[in-house]
Amino acid sequence: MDKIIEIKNFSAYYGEKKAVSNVTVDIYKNKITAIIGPSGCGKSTLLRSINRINDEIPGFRIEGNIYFEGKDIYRDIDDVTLYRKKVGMVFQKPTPFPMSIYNNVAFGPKIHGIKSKRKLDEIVEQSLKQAFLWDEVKDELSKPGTALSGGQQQRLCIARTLAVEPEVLLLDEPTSALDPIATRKLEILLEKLSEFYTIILVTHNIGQAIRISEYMMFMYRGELIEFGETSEIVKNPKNSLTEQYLTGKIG
Ligand SMILES: Nc1ncnc2c1ncn2[C@@H]1O[C@H](COP(=O)(O)OP(=O)(O)OP(=O)(O)O)[C@@H](O)[C@H]1O
Repeated sequence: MDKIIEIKNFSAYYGEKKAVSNVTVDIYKNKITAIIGPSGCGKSTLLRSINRINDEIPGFRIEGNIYFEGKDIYRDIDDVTLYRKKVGMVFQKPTPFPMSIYNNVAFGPKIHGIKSKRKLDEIVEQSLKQAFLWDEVKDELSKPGTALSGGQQQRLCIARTLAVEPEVLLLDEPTSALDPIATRKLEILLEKLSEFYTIILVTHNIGQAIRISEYMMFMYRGELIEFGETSEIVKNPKNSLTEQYLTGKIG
């Protein structure tokens, strides 16, 4: 199995507070890996560290390494914007930019230098199709992104991320603000996208992790307690904390 991201002895701190503690794990290409665990166990911090999005937080620091395609992302990468193009992030609350649906999707490609209207049209259409949103919005591309429903906005954010041709999608509880139907739609979309992209998903929803992830990381108090194939962990958790979390006894 191809590894795309390797996390080695990785710890993350906010000042004195250690939020992630000595995590070592590999992320496999074109698979969905779910990060689960009780509130405050460090899931978001680990995910955000993979995007270097915590860099700006005063007092935030890391130890250890995260490699993307063999390169240490904290030491060997000069252009973080270019790195984030390859490893895109989608947040818990849908965050469309205050502009049209079209411009939300065209924004990234424009920043990265694509000027041709025909090329941009093509990227917008393809990205919206990939995000299962095209049919719903194709006749109103000039409408503000914020006028869409929550589920549509989240798919717009995914289209926006796909428009810059990433390899990895990081999603932080992307369905927690959605109703069950919009949630299911997004889960099906993520399964489809995992044919082409590597997906890392933080979720509070154990059912969701079981439904769509092939690999699972269970974190507890900053530590990675268990990692493996989701079906194996669910059937036969090796650590009693994992078992207790999966059966609702902790968390
Ligand atoms: N910006 C910050 N400054 C200081 N401490 C923080 C910050 N963000 C998170 N923490 C702390 O780091 C620890 C891990 O938080 P993190 O958000 O990574 O956990 P989580 O598992 O994603 O939680 P949740 O499921 O509630 O979102 C927590 O103790 C939290 O209070």
